[in-house]
Amino acid sequence: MAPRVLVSDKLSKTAVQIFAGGGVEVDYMPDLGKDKDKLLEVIGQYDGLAIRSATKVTEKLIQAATRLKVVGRAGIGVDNVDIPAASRKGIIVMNTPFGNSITTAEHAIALMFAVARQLPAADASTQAGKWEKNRFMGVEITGKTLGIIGCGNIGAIVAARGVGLKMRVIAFDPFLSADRAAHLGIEKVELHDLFKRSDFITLHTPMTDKTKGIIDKAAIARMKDGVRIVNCARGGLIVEADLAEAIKSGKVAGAGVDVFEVEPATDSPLFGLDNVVCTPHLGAATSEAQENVALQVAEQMSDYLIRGAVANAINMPSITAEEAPILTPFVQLAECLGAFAGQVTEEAITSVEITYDGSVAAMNTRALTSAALAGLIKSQVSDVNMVSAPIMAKERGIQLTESRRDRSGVFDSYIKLTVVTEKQTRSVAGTVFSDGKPRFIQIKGINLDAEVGRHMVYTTNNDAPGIIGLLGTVFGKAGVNIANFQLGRDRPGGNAIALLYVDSPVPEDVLDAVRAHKEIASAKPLRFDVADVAG
Ligand SMILES: NC(=O)C1=CN([C@@H]2O[C@H](COP(=O)(O)OP(=O)(O)OC[C@H]3O[C@@H](n4cnc5c(N)ncnc54)[C@H](O)[C@@H]3O)[C@@H](O)[C@H]2O)C=CC1
Ligand SMILES: O=C(O)CCC(=O)C(=O)O
Repeated sequence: MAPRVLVSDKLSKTAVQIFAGGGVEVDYMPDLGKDKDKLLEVIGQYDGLAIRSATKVTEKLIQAATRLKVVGRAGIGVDNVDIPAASRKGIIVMNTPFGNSITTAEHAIALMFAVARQLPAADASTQAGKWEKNRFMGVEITGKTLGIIGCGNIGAIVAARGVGLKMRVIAFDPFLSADRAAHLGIEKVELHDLFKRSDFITLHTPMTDKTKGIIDKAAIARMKDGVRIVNCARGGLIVEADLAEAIKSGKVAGAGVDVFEVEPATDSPLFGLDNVVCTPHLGAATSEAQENVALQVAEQMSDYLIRGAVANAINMPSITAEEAPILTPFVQLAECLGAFAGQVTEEAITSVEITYDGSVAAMNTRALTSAALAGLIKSQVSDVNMVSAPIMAKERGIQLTESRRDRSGVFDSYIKLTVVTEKQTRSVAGTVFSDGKPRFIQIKGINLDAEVGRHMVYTTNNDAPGIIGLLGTVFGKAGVNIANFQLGRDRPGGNAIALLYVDSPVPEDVLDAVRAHKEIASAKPLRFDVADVAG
């Protein structure tokens, strides 16, 4: 069955063509995002949801989205999506991080000019026939200091434009390296220095707990008199009432505001003030940017729904379309290793160590680790996948260590998972054979070579005669067919294990008959619901 995607905001029709051309069924309902109740009613029918900023992907919507696998934001900011709730439900959230960056940077520069020369007011006055040449005295931009708060994709484009306009560009961004600043031809500064020195300040950070209200009364007090401020990032970065006061007092000479604390903004303390230029969140509104983001989001979502490739996900490591087929057998192996450890572990897990050995060490191990954690947690919570597993492991206080060794031994690649509880440490290792199927190759340090089947039984016992006979007889009597039987031991007469792949689930009373034997320490039924396992 073809996956179904709902487009619930206004997106270029290019997106619809790409979905349809890629084998995805698509419903284009650009106004549905504004109708919360109707959206709640229909969301259960879709595997994907493509949005811009009008659709609010709340926890309530996510709970109703029983089939949803991916939310694609045609744009950058994902503050309209409850990412923790989506992650917990195993839903990937993707954005298109570059498609509208140039357009948004250009809008910031446009607002800077509009404020420097009071263009909208001058236009209105001229068209009203007033010819007020003396009223609209502007300022030059050349030689002025432009302070950029947040120098990521958009901030860096603004920086380059600022340098091109012969401005002195300074930037505050804790993640901006000195090398990158030098490469951009700008100066990296601290925030207080930026406030003190800038003639123009432009904001380009995401909205986070740290950036919310970064421009408030106290910040404005530290700025140069007559500073001009531009915000094309997110409304809540500026406390609008504080900015309005500072404009009225003349401390701030003007502001260009594209984004508001509450959107759509039908009222704001900034409205009607002299030299405040407002636009209705138009930063990304060019035909070029909208084509880019629509095309990109539709390609990314189709790639994920059809081929399992993950690009630009906020809550999941990327997997390219090329690496997906190579990675898939190892994803399944990692999930089987996790599932084995999860099913034989009865106490709370305190830590997990995953070692990648050989050529698998060069693969996308973040994705493999997520798969191993998903397998591990699935024995306790059925509704978990590679997206939700890392967050669930963290919530359970499980410490995670990942190591890679590019030398391999007997096997070209293998993965070893070690699970530590308060009582014991348990390890299981596996590889992928040339048939693409996962194999267990070591359990508790004991070597074996066991095909993974949907239904299995794992026993631990003393290495003594008669165990094969016991298992064969008890299972035979119960009508349980053994498809594969693997044994291993640490030394003759020492600790031994058996791993049996059986054609049907083994009833508890049959396992009790096995457990009753004096040489058997434990007998566990196992189930592996992974695509490529036998059975
Ligand atoms: N007005 C509009 O229509 C549009 C608005 N945007 C908004 O622009 C913002 C920036 O987008 P991009 O440049 O693509 O993001 P980005 O992730 O490439 O850059 C953001 C930068 O902010 C920095 N940053 C984070 N916390 C900071 C802090 N406390 N202080 C200073 N810097 C901090 C980061 O290190 C990063 O370099 C986003 O919030 C996005 O939602 C994006 C597109 C269109
Ligand atoms: O889709 C839009 O018009 C808004 C774009 C935006 O704010 C973003 O990409 O973060």
